[in-house]
Amino acid sequence: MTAGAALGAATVRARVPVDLHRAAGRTAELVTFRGLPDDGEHLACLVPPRDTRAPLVRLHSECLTGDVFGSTRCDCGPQLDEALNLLAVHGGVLLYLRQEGRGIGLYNKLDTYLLQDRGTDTFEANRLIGRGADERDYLAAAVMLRTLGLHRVRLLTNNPDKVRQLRDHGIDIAETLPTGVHLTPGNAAYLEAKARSGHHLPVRGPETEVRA
Ligand SMILES: Nc1nc2c(ncn2[C@@H]2O[C@H](COP(=O)(O)OP(=O)(O)OP(=O)(O)O)[C@@H](O)[C@H]2O)c(=O)[nH]1
Ligand SMILES: [Zn+2]
Repeated sequence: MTAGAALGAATVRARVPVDLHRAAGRTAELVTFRGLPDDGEHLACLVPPRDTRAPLVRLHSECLTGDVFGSTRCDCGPQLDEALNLLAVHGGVLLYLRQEGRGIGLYNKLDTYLLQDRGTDTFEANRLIGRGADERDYLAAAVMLRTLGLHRVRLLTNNPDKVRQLRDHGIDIAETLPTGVHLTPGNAAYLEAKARSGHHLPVRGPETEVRA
């Protein structure tokens, strides 16, 4: 059995050109899929130029509070901007994964904020409401990449679990590029908890260097 068969198959449902203000006004292709393993409405955002060798790829997990409302409790909003800015320069793909709250959903995440305000860290707060510390899996992401014909990528992340899981699903990670550290007074505890949980948090940033 090939890795592709083991992963299951999906197909491209539509490719929709959209001008993205947050990617320096570049026209990106938003790609929707049929047959993803978890039936989620995950989205691929393809920004030109197309690198056929090992494109820059960012797996971004949905964070409504950070991505849309600009909450400074986490670093998701600045990370999304950082990724889109890099893609505007170098081209590549952002997968917008509907994994709100590391997979526990928006309402549950907001409940954990109340626990965090009393001193519990972000991962422990998930456990206190009976959920996993991080419930995300990246099978759908791997299937999306393969469906787009992307088998070898340069991955923008500080999260070793993303690298490990994509490799396990047959994606060749040619290089891992760190995301910047987007420290604010409001997210210091959040970043410290990520570092304790195994994220590689580089001391450089906020801009990441990407070789052409
Ligand atoms: N449960 C929970 N989820 C959170 C919290 N803050 C942000 N998130 C979610 O965390 C996810 C982003 O994950 P992070 O751990 O910040 O970063 P990452 O994507 O694993 O790692 P990088 O690739 O290095 O950015 C998004 O789905 C957010 O909704 C929180 O306090 N509790
Ligand atoms: Zn966030």
